[in-house]
Amino acid sequence: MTTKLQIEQLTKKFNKNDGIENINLDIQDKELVTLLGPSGCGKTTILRSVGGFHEIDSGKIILDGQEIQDFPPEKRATGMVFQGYNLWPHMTVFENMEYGLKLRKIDKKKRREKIEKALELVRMPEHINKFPSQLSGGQQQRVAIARSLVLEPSLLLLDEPFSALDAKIRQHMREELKRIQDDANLTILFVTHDQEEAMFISDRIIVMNKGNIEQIGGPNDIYDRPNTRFVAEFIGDMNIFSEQDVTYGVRPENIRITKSIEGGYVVQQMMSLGHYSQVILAESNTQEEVKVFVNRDMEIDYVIGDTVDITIQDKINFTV
Ligand SMILES: Nc1ncnc2c1ncn2[C@@H]1O[C@H](COP(=O)(O)OP(=O)(O)OP(=O)(O)O)[C@@H](O)[C@H]1O
Repeated sequence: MTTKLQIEQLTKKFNKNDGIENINLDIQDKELVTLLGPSGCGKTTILRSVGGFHEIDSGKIILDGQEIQDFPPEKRATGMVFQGYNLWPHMTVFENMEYGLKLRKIDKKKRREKIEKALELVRMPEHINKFPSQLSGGQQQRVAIARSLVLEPSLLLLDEPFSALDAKIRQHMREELKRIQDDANLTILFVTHDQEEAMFISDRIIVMNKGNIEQIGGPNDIYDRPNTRFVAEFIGDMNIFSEQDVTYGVRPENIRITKSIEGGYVVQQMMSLGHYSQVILAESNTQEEVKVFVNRDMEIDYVIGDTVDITIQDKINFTV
């Protein structure tokens, strides 16, 4: 594997000390890496620093072996797609895509060839002469991606590209992005605050909190072995237990329940979630809530108010 992007000790502070500090990360060729974290944790700041839209305070950004931190955006081999699609409304799809190619002095015949190829890739060739207002949100986002791809960036930067789309189309676009990435051999740095989206599309996830990296790993690593309590609670559902000064986490699918008259927990709520059911229990003394996932056919065995015992099958210990 070759390293596509390396970030070393990147710091960018805004007033009041907001921003990012000493960020180190790398992205391998053809990898899709996601920056994931709550609003304000610094994801966009990293992305914009890589794209050249922020002057950084210190650190190195190395793309394809070359330090680019002092280059203006147009001199970097990066393509950026923003949250709003930012298509020019008075230009057709073709004209939107042609603009950057003209700036690069690509001749007319080649421009058309490249535009048609990029539109094929996003499955939009028949919309070439339409204006953005004649396209759906999902279609506009495909054009925005194609507009970026037509310039053949070495690294594609995507900042919450699907957040404005409704749930169904968003899911479809995630699948499409994986296909486009595969077909075009793209390396992608993707920003999202949606943990499900990150789990679905990423080769690796970088979990961020308050301007720092909490953990880097594959989706399953992060889910099964979160290093910190923050990561454990941010990714998926997690119950937190404390016993004699030790705090640990347990996923709802790793708790079994059995009916027991003397049981320490009371069934508070049951909800069917498709192929499984969610049961909310309350600890009899403390009233602390515990979330459990059970097979849907087990749900009929329980009614609200039943007392149960729990068996914990897999604990997650945190370092912090
Ligand atoms: N241009 C700016 N001027 C001042 N402060 C900024 C600027 N851009 C970002 N910040 C601050 O830096 C911090 C990190 O912002 P950033 O946009 O990187 O977060 P984010 O993780 O991308 O959040 P979101 O998911 O809401 O987009 C925030 O506290 C934000 O208010």
